[in-house]
Order: sequence, then structure tokens, then C-alpha cells
Amino acid sequence: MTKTPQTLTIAGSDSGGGAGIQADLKTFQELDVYGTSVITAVTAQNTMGVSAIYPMSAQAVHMQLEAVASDFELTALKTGMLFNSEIIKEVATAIHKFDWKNVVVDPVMIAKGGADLLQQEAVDAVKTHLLPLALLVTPNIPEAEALTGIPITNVSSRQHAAEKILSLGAKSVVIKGGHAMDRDYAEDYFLQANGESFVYRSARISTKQTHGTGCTFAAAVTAELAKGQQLKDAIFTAKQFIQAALSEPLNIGQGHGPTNHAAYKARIVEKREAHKIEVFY
Ligand SMILES: Nc1ncnc2c1ncn2[C@@H]1O[C@H](COP(=O)(O)OP(=O)(O)O)[C@@H](O)[C@H]1O
Ligand SMILES: Cc1ncc(COP(=O)(O)OP(=O)(O)O)c(N)n1
Repeated sequence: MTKTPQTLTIAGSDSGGGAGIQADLKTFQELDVYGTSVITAVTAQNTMGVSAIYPMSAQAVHMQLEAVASDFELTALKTGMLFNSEIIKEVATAIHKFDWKNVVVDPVMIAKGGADLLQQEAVDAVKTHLLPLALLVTPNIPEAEALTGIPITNVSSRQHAAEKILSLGAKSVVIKGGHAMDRDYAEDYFLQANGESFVYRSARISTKQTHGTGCTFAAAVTAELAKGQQLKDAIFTAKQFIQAALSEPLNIGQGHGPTNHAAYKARIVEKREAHKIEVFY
């Protein structure tokens, strides 16, 4: 009997359900993998912003990691909001100890409303302890700039930043283009250590319902890796997943509403020419 692929998200809880652990588990479910979770922080959050953050102790994170490791056969995992360097070190130690593969690092730093989801002191810990363990790192443009110190203003600086992230030890990187609002497309740039690169481009959807796009994208890549997909195919599926999730808004909440995780299964992207994903080499 074939086993359901088992995955893990190590991230913060979003009480509004649009990002963090909640977005990850919904994405795992929609893509037919079993999701486990290690909660690093509890945020009081809704579509209008983050009003409080309660980080878990390193010991609480440690015990959750041990519990998951002792019972599940993980074939991929992702990290999201890790908040401080103590938690980052605990997570890195577990990845080493349990020899977990297919590690997707979403270097979450700042929420849409401006709240710090990673303490400033912890940026170096992400670079030193986590990036060398990553099969894939998925920064948005501001996160890639913070990791590299390179302002991303054009295709060439984006490539330069991606190269610098690989030089920190990650095996591959995708710099997501959601923040390049001046374009009528949303373009993600992928580069891996052997020099191979791809650009994934879709039409930019004009919507306020964008809360949790980054978490959902990284969770979709993780789910596909857990099923044994090649990295570049997993990223393609994730791009389709987020395009569908953005194109069928739920219109929930008064601020930046959540994306619609259920839309991908309805195969909306494949049916609409305007929502096709183009891949450039
Ligand atoms: N308005 C949009 N239309 C289409 N795709 C988008 C839009 N905004 C973001 N995306 C896609 O969502 C994913 C997450 O990107 P981004 O918003 O940059 O990350 P984050 O949520 O971490 O800031 C990427 O695949 C990006 O191309
Ligand atoms: C608990 C928690 N984790 C991560 C985020 C950031 O999510 P992201 O997908 O980058 O989306 P936005 O914050 O840009 O909507 C979060 N807000 N909360």
C-alpha cells in the first residue's frame, strides 16, 4: 500500500487563518500530502495586521520537533516565521540531527502591515545556520535585499542577489516578484547551484486578497517535493497554485484578505488563458 507523503511546517500561527501554519496546512491538504506542524510563535493577527506576537520558548520548539521526528517519515519540510535566533538554532539542530531532506526555507521577515516577524538580531542566524541546510530559499524582494544587502531594481541586480544567496550555502533560490508592483506581470526568478535558471511569469492579478501568498507558495513547493516532484516542476505547480488562489478571491475580512486555497483543485488556471504560467530559460 502506498503511504501518503508526510510533510512538516515550522512556522508561526496566524489567528486570521490566512498566513503561517494555517496557510501551510490548508495548502498541504489541497495538494494531497499529510501536514504536521511545529509552532514557533503565536500571532494575534487578522486581515488588517498583527496586534501581538508571543514567541514559543526554544524548549517548546524542541519538544515539538522531537515529537514529530519520532513518529513521522517526512519527505519534505518548510520553515516560515522563526522570530529569533534561539528558535533558528533549535530548528537547524533538528534538521541536522534527523537528517531531514528537501528543506524549503521561506525567510519570513516582515508582515504586510509592517510587523517584524523576524527580530533584526536573527537575520545573521538565518544566513549562518539555515541557508546552508536549504534545498530552496524563497525570499520576496525585500527579504532578498535584507539577506544580501543588494537593492533589487532590475533583472541584473536580481540575478546578483540570487548568486549571493547561493554563496551563503543554499542549493537553490527563487526570488518572488509579488512586490514589483510596477509590472503587469508577477515574475519569480529561480537559480540553482549548477547555474541553471528559470523565470516563472504570470499575469499580475489586481486584488487586495493577497495575505499569505508567500507562505502558500512555499508550502505548495514543499508538498510537491514531498510527492517526489523535481524542484523546477514543484515551483511551476506552486506558481499555478498561487495564481488560482489569487484569481478566485474569498473577499473575507476588512483588510488584505486571505487567498483561496481551494481554487487550484477546481483547475481554474488551466481553463483561463489569461492565467497561464510562462516559463523562460
Ligand atoms: N498580484 C499578484 N498576481 C499574481 N501573482 C502574485 C501576485 N502577488 C504575488 N504573486 C505571486 O505570489 C507568490 C508570492 O510572492 P510575494 O508576494 O512576492 O511573496 P510574499 O508574500 O512572501 O511577500 C509569488 O509566486 C508571486 O509571483
Ligand atoms: C504567522 C505568520 N507567518 C508569516 C506571515 C507572512 O506571510 P506572507 O505569506 O509573507 O504574507 P503577508 O504577510 O505578506 O501577507 C504572517 N503574516 N504571519
